[in-house]
Amino acid sequence: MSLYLNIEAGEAVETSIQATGRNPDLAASLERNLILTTYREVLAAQGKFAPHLSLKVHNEIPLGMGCGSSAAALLAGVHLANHFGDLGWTPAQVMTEACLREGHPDNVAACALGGMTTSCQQGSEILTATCGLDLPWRLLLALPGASLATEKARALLPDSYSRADAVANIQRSSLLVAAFALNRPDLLHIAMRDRIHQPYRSEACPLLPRLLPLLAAADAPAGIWGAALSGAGPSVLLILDPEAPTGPVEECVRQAAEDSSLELVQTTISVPAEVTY
Ligand SMILES: Nc1ncnc2c1ncn2[C@@H]1O[C@H](COP(=O)(O)OP(=O)(O)OP(=O)(O)O)[C@@H](O)[C@H]1O
Ligand SMILES: N[C@@H](CCO)C(=O)O
Repeated sequence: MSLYLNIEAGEAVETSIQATGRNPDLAASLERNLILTTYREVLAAQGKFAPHLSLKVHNEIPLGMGCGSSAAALLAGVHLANHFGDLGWTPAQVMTEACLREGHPDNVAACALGGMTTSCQQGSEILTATCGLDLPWRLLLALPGASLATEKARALLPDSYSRADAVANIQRSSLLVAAFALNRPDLLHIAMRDRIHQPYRSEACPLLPRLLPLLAAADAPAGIWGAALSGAGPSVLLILDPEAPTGPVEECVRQAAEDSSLELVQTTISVPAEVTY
């Protein structure tokens, strides 16, 4: 998604953070801030000195909503270490370090590469491919009032699945990649059906059972191509036809959500973020 964590950094006499955008309180603790702890930990592991930094941070990524905010913060911390510690790592090495720290590549790869990114981890190697760059599809993110920690969302999943569920999801996830790679939004309503995580996470993500039925509702406004949990939830991501008017869709989502603290964020499929040293 085209929601970014923007950081300007320079060496300084004292460490400081000036934060704007979402959750500026993240700047309150210089000891526990994930960007800074990552920066320091990476350099310590390499036996390097970590200069004090002055950071200007502008965050557009909702926290604890399944939008990958921690991946962006980890990637930023590793980039800072790479630059200010003169590590000489390639962008791929920076991304791999951030993926290993996050424990999976799902969000770090998307954040580092942009577009619709597929990724997997094989031992300590991260394999990625990006497709669906430059698709003009519109995204609408429905954010509930309460956040959900990824660990909790993961604990809701069963240990094993039936063969039928596994087969159905493998087919649909392959179809999903084809939909993005070939610009085939007509495939999305089938490709985004899930039997592996959404049924189990619904209880902790109340927007999902309210918004998924819009896909099949006869009276829903035109232009809703697909809907799914964003990451591990609790927010829901809708993929919309850019030609259809957004007003009626937003109104219908608000009514279906029955959540007075609902926030709707319009966005698009991202292009790679710029990192300049
Ligand atoms: N810009 C930031 N600066 C400092 N710390 C951050 C920043 N963004 C995220 N974090 C840290 O990451 C935590 C959120 O991580 P968590 O994995 O729970 O949610 P998420 O990454 O937003 O969602 P998901 O991984 O499901 O997409 C925050 O509580 C905070 O500690
Ligand atoms: N894809 C991961 C979430 C990534 O934060 C999951 O569903 O658990």
